[in-house]
Amino acid sequence: MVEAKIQTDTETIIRAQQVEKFYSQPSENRIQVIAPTDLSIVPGEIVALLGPSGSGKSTLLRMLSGLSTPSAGQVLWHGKPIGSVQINVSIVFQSFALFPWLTVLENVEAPLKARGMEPDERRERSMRILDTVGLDGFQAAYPKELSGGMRQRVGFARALVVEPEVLFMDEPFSALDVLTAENLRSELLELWEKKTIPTKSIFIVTHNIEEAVLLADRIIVLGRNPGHIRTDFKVTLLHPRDRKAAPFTGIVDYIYKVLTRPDVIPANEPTHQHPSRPRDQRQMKYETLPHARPGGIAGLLELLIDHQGRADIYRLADDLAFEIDDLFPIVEAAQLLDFLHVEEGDAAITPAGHEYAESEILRQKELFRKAAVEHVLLLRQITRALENKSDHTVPEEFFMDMLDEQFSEEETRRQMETAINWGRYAELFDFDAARRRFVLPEVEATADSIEEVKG
Ligand SMILES: Nc1ncnc2c1ncn2[C@@H]1O[C@H](COP(=O)(O)OP(=O)(O)OP(=O)(O)O)[C@@H](O)[C@H]1O
Repeated sequence: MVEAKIQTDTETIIRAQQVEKFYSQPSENRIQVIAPTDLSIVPGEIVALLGPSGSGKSTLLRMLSGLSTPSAGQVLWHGKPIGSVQINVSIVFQSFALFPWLTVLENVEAPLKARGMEPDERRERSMRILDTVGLDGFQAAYPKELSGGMRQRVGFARALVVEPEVLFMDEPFSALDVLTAENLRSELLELWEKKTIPTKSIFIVTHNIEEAVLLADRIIVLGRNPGHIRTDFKVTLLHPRDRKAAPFTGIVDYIYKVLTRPDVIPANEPTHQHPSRPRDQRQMKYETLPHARPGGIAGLLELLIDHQGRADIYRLADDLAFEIDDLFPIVEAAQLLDFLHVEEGDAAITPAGHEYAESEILRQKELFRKAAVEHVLLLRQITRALENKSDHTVPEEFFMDMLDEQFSEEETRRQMETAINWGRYAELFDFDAARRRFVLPEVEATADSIEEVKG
């Protein structure tokens, strides 16, 4: 009889059970950054964690690696609570985080020294790992004498020298130029594939979709407010992976679709899916306003019209020499306003988007106004409040307090800035920055004329 392969706790290295993270706010509100989340790290996998900025990728990495304690739930290391046992992990950071006053060799030796290893042994092990990561001959150099790529090699050597069971990496290649990143990525993959390093699992946080698809055996995409797993799927393509091959671009497109459709789990997954766990805390009230300017939205729509109304977002970013992270907010904003739809990783303009892009400025403002009030709760609320107040002004704080319940302080401020930007453009309201109040445009005009009469 063939036994079903059941994943037990002895196989799982790290298991997060219903972990959550809250941060306190000065206003005494608690902001939930991670919703209750289950996640396991098993041997033999490179796991990539993707998600929009602020979705909690680093927060989750920190909890899984024992750097930070969950506010609720627990993380188990081989079945035992992570605080109660010695764990063997290391972390590579985007910023390299080297000690500038130590030589390359001393930097690499540091974690072994901290673990109490004898000088001879730690020196020998460090020299070996320096050789493995291509730093042979650089042991006496100081970090400042090295290029970014070489510094990150030291970061890798220092992480690998302890022979971690799980290697965590938080955006390890994003501070490097494209070619250096590409080289380091392939070298790391080679070490992993050939089992030159005894590491059993790699967990990498990245915002680079291609990087995730190039490296990972499993990709997890987080959504935000609060951070939760939207999709978690396996990538079974053989290495080396061809970026241009259809299965590769299919996965890239799928991830795009997930990232650009914050409220929907799209069909046509590239492989088996574990659907996201439902958000079991308070239902989201406000949509997250993507931080895009109306001019940017119009520009994107015009470009789409030039592409017969439809274009692959990924290629569009490439053609425009845009970082995809910069294009996303514009795509999301146009989507929120129902000016475009995302289908199969393609952005397709809607009739409303078409009309908006092709109209003259006043008509554009009118269409934007209509779409904003219809699709954006915050703008609808501000407008209604202004219409209903006898003096037609409302303090910003009134809305800040409501947003505060849902977003961090910084995000609340950014949400407000974007709402002001959109509302002003659409001539829904004006904003008196000195008094921090929303004002109906005609009221301001009236106030001005009163001033004129007085003057
Ligand atoms: N110490 C803290 N106090 C309060 N809020 C925090 C703290 N650390 C993180 N946050 C908030 O938690 C949210 C998630 O942050 P985190 O850095 O984990 O996201 P991320 O997905 O890694 O973002 P990025 O891709 O921009 O690095 C953000 O809104 C951030 O402002």
